[in-house]
Amino acid sequence: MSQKYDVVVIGAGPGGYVAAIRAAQLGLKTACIEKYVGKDGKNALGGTCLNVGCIPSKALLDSTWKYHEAKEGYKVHGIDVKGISMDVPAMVERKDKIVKQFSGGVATLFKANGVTSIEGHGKLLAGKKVEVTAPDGTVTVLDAENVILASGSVPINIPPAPLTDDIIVDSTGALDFTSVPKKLGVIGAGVIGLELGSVWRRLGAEVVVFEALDSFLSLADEQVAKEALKTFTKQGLQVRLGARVTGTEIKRKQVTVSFTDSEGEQQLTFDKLIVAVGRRPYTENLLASDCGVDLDERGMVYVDDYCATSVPGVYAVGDMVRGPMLAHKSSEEGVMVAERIAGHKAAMNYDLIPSVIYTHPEIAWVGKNEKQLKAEGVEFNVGVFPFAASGRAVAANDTGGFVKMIADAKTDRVLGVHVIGPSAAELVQQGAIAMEFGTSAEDLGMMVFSHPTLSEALHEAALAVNGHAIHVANRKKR
Ligand SMILES: NC(=O)c1ccc[n+]([C@@H]2O[C@H](COP(=O)([O-])OP(=O)(O)OC[C@H]3O[C@@H](n4cnc5c(N)ncnc54)[C@H](O)[C@@H]3O)[C@@H](O)[C@H]2O)c1
Repeated sequence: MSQKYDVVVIGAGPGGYVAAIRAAQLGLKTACIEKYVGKDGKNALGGTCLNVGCIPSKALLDSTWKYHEAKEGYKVHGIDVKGISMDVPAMVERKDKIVKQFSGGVATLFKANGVTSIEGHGKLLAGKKVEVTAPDGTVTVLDAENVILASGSVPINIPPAPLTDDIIVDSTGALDFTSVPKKLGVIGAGVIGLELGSVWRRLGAEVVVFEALDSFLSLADEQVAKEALKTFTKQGLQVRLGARVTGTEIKRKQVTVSFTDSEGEQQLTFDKLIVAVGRRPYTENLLASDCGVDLDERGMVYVDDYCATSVPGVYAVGDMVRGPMLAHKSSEEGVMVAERIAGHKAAMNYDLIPSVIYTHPEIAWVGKNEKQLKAEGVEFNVGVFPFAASGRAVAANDTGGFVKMIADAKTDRVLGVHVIGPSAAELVQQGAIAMEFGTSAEDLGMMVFSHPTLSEALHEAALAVNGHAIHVANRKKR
């Protein structure tokens, strides 16, 4: 039996489910296929982000930050907390409840918007047909005017550290430890390694993070990365740069990691090891050999600026295509594609996708950093405002880090906002909104910001760009 749809979406992550909802809102007959089975054994919508990524990791980051604050941060406020302890299974159960709530929320949104939710594995066939294999093995073929591929990504496995049931795990396994490992190793000082390393460090684990590169957070602004490394080290995260993991051996419920760094070959032993060395597009059994969709040299689905693949009427969004692997990038691509299918001229501004690392302090940025601008030969001015000079941050006893704004030296147009510190993600979003409208640092400097707020740090950084900061000494013009 064949069913006909205007749009069939494969994958119900932040790219796919958002695309499906928008397509249905635009009056298109839409189906979304998802095969993921949650911890309760039932089909779960929301993809990696909702089920084993953004949302559960933030639940654990928030729980462990509260614990850490109660243990270390309350005294200064005069709050005396005794006998504090962490119930790890209760923390994990709370995380699971949140995941279930949000995954169920997507199902509700599908119903409300008239999206047909189909459980099973989707595969693109030639001629814009989509084969669906249901969990019981039944095969159906859907006819589609348009197909949106949104099957996401999976963690990369590396030969020196093959995953095991409970000792060497990936980012998914690291969300479900039932107790705090005494010694935790993490391979990869990227976003996942730092976020999950922080979770377990706050609960008392001794954490060593192995990073193959000699530089730390190479995608971030250098000044931010330097401050971050200093802060994380103070928090007890032992980040070993230039350390390449070459092997692992499991003995008596522990794993010994062999690695090479500037001091030669070394070994360290851990109770758990998290492998967080990146993700790769998930395209297994997704594309029939004659479907016509091309992959690029990195195994990503090849798309143009509008997420159109090499087959007219077939699109791909999110982690499986070029660009940063970020949920918000996927969602906006999903909206753009749905709009374009409906005949609108939607486009995406790939220059203003914010990045966030949800450690404490948070790290976030949007636009270009100093290194990128120097490489492009662009002359710029920089304004920096430290949270130590912010009344609101001092009141909250959260003064680490700074806001840094970079503006074009000739036009004063803001080219980048880089923040390490409290609410960095929210502050950077303010920068992104302003940049989207082509703001100058002077424009931002002339705006009225509420006092006392953390946002004033953004205001002062904007003023500092042109040497007009009030609450910090201004840099001399270069
Ligand atoms: N907050 C967020 O937005 C968020 C959170 C989690 C994940 N993500 C996204 O998910 C994707 C995957 O995250 P990730 O942290 O796994 O990848 P990543 O690419 O951010 O970092 C992986 C790190 O592992 C290092 N590495 C690779 N092989 C190694 C080896 N053998 N030994 C030591 N180090 C090694 C790399 O040099 C790199 O620094 C990223 O694109 C990330 O942006 C985003």
